[in-house]
Parts: sequence; C-alpha cells; structure tokens
Amino acid sequence: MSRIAVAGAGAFGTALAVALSATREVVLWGRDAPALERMARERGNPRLPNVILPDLLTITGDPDEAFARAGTVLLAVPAQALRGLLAEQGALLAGKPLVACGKGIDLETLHGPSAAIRQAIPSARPLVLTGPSFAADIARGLPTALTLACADPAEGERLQALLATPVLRLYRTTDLVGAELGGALKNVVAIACGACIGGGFGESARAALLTRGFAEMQRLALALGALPETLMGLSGLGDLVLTATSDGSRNYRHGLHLGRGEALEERVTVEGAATARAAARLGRRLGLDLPVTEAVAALVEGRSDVATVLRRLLDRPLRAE
Ligand SMILES: NC(=O)c1ccc[n+]([C@@H]2O[C@H](COP(=O)([O-])OP(=O)(O)OC[C@H]3O[C@@H](n4cnc5c(N)ncnc54)[C@H](O)[C@@H]3O)[C@@H](O)[C@H]2O)c1
Ligand SMILES: O=P(O)(O)OC[C@H](O)CO
Repeated sequence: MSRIAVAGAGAFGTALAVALSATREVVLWGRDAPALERMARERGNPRLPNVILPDLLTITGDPDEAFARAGTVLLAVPAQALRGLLAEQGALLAGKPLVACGKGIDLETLHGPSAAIRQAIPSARPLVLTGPSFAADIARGLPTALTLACADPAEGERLQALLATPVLRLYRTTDLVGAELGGALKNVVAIACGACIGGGFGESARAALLTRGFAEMQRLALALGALPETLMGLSGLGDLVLTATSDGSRNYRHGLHLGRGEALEERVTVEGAATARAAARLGRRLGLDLPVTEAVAALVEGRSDVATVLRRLLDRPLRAE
C-alpha cells in the first residue's frame, strides 16, 4: 500500500500533504469537521495563506477513510496532543510505520514521539521526520532538506524514497532519539533568542545564547542516548539556525513578545513552551546543568522576567568553554 495518510490538518500536516500529493496518493485527516469541510470546499487552509490544495488531495474527518488503507501515516499534531491521538486511533494505526513530524517532549511522560508511539502502539514502527522547514516554504514547493530517522535501515531507505520529492530532500539516520531531541530542544533556544532580541539585548547576545543553548541541547541529548553527529546535522544545528533567527518561527516570536512585554499570540502552537518545562525536569532528573533551558522554563511559567533571567545567566561563575 503506497497510500500516505497525514494526521493533523494544521499548517504542517497540510503543507506535507500538499507537497506529497504531487506524486503520491495522499489523504489528509483532521479532527475539526467544519474546518475540514471548509478546506475541502475552498481548497485552502487559513494557516497557509495563498496555498491552493491540489484536487488530488483527499481531505477527511473520517479516521477509517484516512488510515485503514494507508501504508504509511505521518503524525503532524503538536507534541502535547500526540499521546491522545495515538490512544484514540491506536486500532487503525497498529502495525504501520508511523512518522512523527511534531517537535516536542511530552510534559507528563517526558517522552519524545518515538517512545510515545512505542508505548501506545507496540506493533507500530516509529520514524521521525524533522529539520529546518517552515510549513509555508514546504507548501510553496521551496527547496527543503530534512532528516528522516528510522531504527531499521532498510525501512528507513524505503520511507526515504517514498517521502522525498524533487524539492524535499531527505537524509537518513538510525538515531531516532537524536533527531527528535534536536527538533524539540531547538524550540526552547529559539524562545530564548527571541526574548533576547525582544528585550533589546542585541544580536551579539543572541549569538551567545544560540551557541550556549546548542551546547545544552547536545548535553541533554547525549545524556539521553543521542549521537553527537545527529545534533550537528539538519535536525539539530540546522533547525536551530532557522528557528532562532527568523520571525517566521512561532517560538522565536513568542520569545520576542516575552522580551518586549507584549501580549502573546493566541491560539498559536508554541512547542518550546511546554518542552522547556519538560527539558528542565529531565535535566534536573539527570543532574545536568541547563541554565538557558531553566531560564526559558522560568519565563514561560511566569516565575521570572527577561531582564532577571539574563542577569542570572551573566552572573554565573566564569568557566572554560
Ligand atoms: N508549522 C511549521 O512550520 C512546522 C514545521 C515543522 C514542524 N512543525 C511541527 O508540526 C507540529 C504541528 O504544528 P503545526 O504548525 O501544524 O500546528 P498548527 O497549530 O498549525 O496545527 C495543529 C493541528 O493539530 C490538530 N490537533 C491537535 N490535537 C489533535 C488531536 N488530538 N487529534 C487530531 N488533530 C489534533 C489541530 O486541530 C490543528 O489542526 C508541531 O509539533 C510543530 O513543531 C511545524
Ligand atoms: O514556527 P515554529 O517555531 O514552530 O518552527 C517551525 C519549524 O519547526 C521550523 O523548522
């Protein structure tokens, strides 16, 4: 079965469905029936302005129609919603390759998406698709390169061929933990970088935060079993560079608003907020020093403000790099 189902009809799920439906049979499934009817009628998604949904793309709210005949399912829901989705649709998703496209750590279990899949649906085979990519760029057919992680090299190669397009270039790895942690943790550092610019501390300070934040990403990911080279690739450094320097990123913009003391955007997915709290808990559990992560956790929990957390970072004892 070469049919691909995409679960989650937000910006990213829709963008992936648009990109893949040029050459594959794709069905896009979501949970919000009125929004899906509107998308099917108007051939558009308000989260992706000016993108026309191809006629060949099937849009449905019926899980049976979406998943029963699908050979591969892409899971494009926010990290805090993944466990719920897996619990609801477990019977239809059993035994299939499930490609996690979300970027975050579950706040309750402290699991990344591959462990969440393994725990909820033991017969499913988890993969991770991650890397620097704005949904709008993918949907418009702009060139993009991502990491596809799969524990089984043969299955990874098969899925790489299935999901790559002439403009969506996929690199393979077997390091699921490294790929998913790079994608999750860069959102935390992006909030820090946005807050730095929003607070008026300048681009030199942002470069320092990006670099020291990356050191933390590596520290935590390696402690959890990731390979160093994965963090140096698209899913880690690559995505960090995009997300921590562009106000196209919702995480970076969240930081900008925090730094400026402005109202936060409503009904916008900001994965780094919950993931900062989850990563801080993991770091404390493992006895790791994660000062940037702790600073972002304090900001998003409202325990501190940008000037105070920056002062605290600067006042840390001097040390070797
Ligand atoms: N937007 C991007 O540029 C982009 C790029 C790469 C990765 N991602 C990742 O993709 C994930 C989704 O982000 P997005 O941009 O699509 O967010 P979004 O806010 O645009 O959409 C999220 C969608 O998930 C749906 N959803 C939530 N809980 C659900 C559930 N239990 N069952 C079914 N659907 C559910 C919502 O209805 C919504 O349609 C995030 O983890 C994000 O980090 C996004
Ligand atoms: O808008 P953001 O901050 O969720 O970032 C989107 C993608 O993850 C960038 O690779």
